[in-house]
Amino acid sequence: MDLLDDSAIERKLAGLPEWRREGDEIRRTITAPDFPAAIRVVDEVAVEAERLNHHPDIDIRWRTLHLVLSTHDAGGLTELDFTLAARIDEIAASHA
Ligand SMILES: C[C@H](O)[C@H](O)[C@H]1CNC2=NC(N)=NC(=O)C2=N1
Repeated sequence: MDLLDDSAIERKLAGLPEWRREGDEIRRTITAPDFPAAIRVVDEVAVEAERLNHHPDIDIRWRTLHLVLSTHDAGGLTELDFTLAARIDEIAASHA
């Protein structure tokens, strides 16, 4: 996977307003209606992560999830991070 340059990253982030960049990572927070719903979000994200062979760091705090994406293998942000970010947004929206 090729690393994206700053202008490509900015362009992609413009289409993903829930995500913000921090250096070599992008992050978003999801607040689900309750704890079981938050776990269902994690479960669906896990299925997608396996499908893409790309795995977010996930911090679970009651019904709030903090997700971080980066392509460690490539040492920064790649297309894969933004593909998974868009899927995570769809999953989050379906549990809102
Ligand atoms: C060997 C395996 O393909 C790699 O370790 C994959 C697995 N999932 C991954 N997930 C993420 N987020 N970054 C990676 O670099 C990565 N690498």
